[in-house]
Amino acid sequence: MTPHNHAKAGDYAEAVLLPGDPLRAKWIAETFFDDAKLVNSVRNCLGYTGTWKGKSVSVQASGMGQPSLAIYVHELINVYGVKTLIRVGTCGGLNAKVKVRDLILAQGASTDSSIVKGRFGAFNFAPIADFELLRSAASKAEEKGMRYHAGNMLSSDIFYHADGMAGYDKLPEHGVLGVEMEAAALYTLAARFGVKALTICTMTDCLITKEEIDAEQRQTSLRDMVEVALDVAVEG
Ligand SMILES: O=P(O)(O)O[C@H]1O[C@H](CO)[C@@H](O)[C@H]1O
Ligand SMILES: O=c1cc[nH]c(=O)[nH]1
Repeated sequence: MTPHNHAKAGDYAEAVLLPGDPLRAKWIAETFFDDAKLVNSVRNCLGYTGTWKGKSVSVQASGMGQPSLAIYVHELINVYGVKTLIRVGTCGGLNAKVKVRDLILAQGASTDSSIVKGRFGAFNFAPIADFELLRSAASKAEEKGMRYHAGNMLSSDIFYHADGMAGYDKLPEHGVLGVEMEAAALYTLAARFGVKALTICTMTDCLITKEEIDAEQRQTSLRDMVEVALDVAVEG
């Protein structure tokens, strides 16, 4: 047990899905898992373990932002022995070719966060996804006929940028596809502790075209994304 998690040893499966939102964690457990069991409710940052297609799998909310995610992920790896972490998030779009409802598979994660920058001194570390998880997610999205893009994500510490699009500086011009708030810290911790990680996001609002997802589309899209993530989690 930790200050943030009252699950016992063995309560988590080796593979864990990581939504930012605790209510998305509850929805995933109640909608997709067989035999879902609540394993953590400290701060209402809910965690569940159950089965998907007969195999054990967990979901744990990460909260919003890299500091919050880093706490849960550090503990999942080092206290609970988790080996595969798949973030299932929402993101903003930074490229007009990415349409709302499209998946972004974050092959890499650029960041403005000192959590990553602060650790590497003169070097710009490049946080990247596990290749096997990335390849598997791409082929499963393809099999389901889903639109997806694999590429660079921005993990920002800032949701409300005082400088508007100028706050994103040159990133969209360099192919960055979307913006969310957690992937870079997830990938950096996974690299440090030798485990596998991937971030899959549904694009919900495009900062370039101003297109936004509606409530019904949001639910369907999240459902498709979670099915891909669960298949990757249990099948690799
Ligand atoms: O939908 P989630 O997974 O929370 O992800 C995105 O939504 C939150 C901001 O609204 C941030 O956590 C961002 O990364
Ligand atoms: O972090 C996020 C998530 C969704 N939409 C955004 O613009 N940013």
